Amino acid sequence: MMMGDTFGSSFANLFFLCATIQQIFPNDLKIAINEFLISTIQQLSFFQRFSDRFINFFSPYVVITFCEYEDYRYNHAFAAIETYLGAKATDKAKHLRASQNKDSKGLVLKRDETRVQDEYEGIRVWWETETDSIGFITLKLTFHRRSRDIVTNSYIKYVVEEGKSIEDKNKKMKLFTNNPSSHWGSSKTSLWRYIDFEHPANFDTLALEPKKKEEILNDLVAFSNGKDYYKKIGKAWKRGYLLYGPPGTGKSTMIAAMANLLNYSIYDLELTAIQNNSELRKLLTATSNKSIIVIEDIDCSLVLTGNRKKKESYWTRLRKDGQQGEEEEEEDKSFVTLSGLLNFIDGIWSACGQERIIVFTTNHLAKLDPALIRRGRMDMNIELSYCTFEAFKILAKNYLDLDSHPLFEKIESLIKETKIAPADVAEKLMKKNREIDADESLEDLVQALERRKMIQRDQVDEHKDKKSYKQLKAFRMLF
Ligand SMILES: Nc1ncnc2c1ncn2[C@@H]1O[C@H](COP(=O)(O)OP(=O)(O)OP(=O)(O)O)[C@@H](O)[C@H]1O
Ligand SMILES: [Mg+2]
Repeated sequence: MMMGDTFGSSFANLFFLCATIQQIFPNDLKIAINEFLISTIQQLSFFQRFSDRFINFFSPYVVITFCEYEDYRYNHAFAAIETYLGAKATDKAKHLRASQNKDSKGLVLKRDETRVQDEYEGIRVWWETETDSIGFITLKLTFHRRSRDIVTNSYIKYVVEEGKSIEDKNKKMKLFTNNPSSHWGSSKTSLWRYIDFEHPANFDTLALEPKKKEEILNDLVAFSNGKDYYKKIGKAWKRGYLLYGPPGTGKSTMIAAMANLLNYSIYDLELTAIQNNSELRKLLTATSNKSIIVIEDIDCSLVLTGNRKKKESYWTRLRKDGQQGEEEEEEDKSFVTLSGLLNFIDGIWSACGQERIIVFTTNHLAKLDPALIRRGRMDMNIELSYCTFEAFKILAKNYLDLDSHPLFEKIESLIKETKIAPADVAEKLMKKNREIDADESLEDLVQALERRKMIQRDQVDEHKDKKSYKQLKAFRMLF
């Protein structure tokens, strides 16, 4: 490489000399000198080619180049390698460049140096950045020829994958929702529209039995690290979760926590805005990897369940908050069928994209067709139920910063006997004005629990009365 540089500069000097000669010498002399110089250039270029081959033949080093553009197309491996090298060098580099583009979460630091040395499985490699006269960048990887197998078989793959995973971590998450299919025709409207997803929910603040929480967390982490495993067992890299339970028990909050944990974008699929199964497939093929596809209130969305009344989803409300003034067209019927949805999950689903999670939520598990929730489709059925004392303690810590309090004992016994959703508990614990202290919030909660306990006891009594009246009637009819 050094030889190349030296000859490059001597050529430039010779050409410069030719140009100067053109201006200062008489014609005959000009021709003679030029001929001499041209033959020198030819000899030098022959010598350079020969010497390059000679050096390459004897040099123990191999060079692989990665161009920014290959056949006029952007080379995505190049971007991943750049990111990897950037991250690699920023630890030690003294000169860094900081930038932020619209898709990255925060500032991205990149090295401002052209050479980086790297080590991998005991071998050493060198990366060099070269920029040509029109600004295209080439990355050159140099290594000893005895490391050829490691570099070509695993090092390059490792660098590209590491780079991509760093890119994914830096990427802003997005919340997508499907545009009504009647709008798809116009060139400006794409199938999905999105806003940046910035939800603070996480598994630490989620009020849930610690054991259950750990089980879900482990499952998600194993899934996201399971690329090789899924490949080995010959299964598409996807996972289905069914979240069921009464309103306000944290189903939507859990989806947000999942997205934040894995850094996945969310696709909130509104089945009522599409006409048929083929539109469903189109939507699926337009989703990206590393995403969570959510169908909320699945029992209200499918034609087979009979109830097609649209319930505005949590995500629609969230998106509306972030995108005011956007027109929303609601269609009150859907012709997506159960078999279409099953194909969406199993058929074409398996063949397009990977690392995807599908989540269904429902308030009424019993209303769902068993085919939809059988094992293999929905890999995990998660019940989110009324608030337990364990869950309350997490909420008390989140909202009031309390680990214990004299009222905790009373709350524990009341919570055992009462059905209250975590959303209602959270509402009581939330300080509406800064003056209200923790004691007042907890008192408020105790009163709410006592009221609820009484109402629920009355409802049980009424139910029992009705039951015994029916039994009495049946008894009278018999005799
Ligand atoms: N398990 C929980 N942990 C922490 N906060 C919760 C939990 N459940 C509910 N909340 C609080 O209550 C609010 C409403 O909860 P969320 O929207 O997740 O309920 P949901 O189960 O999706 O209800 P729905 O069935 O009506 O859609 C959340 O914004 C959150 O603040
Ligand atoms: Mg919800």
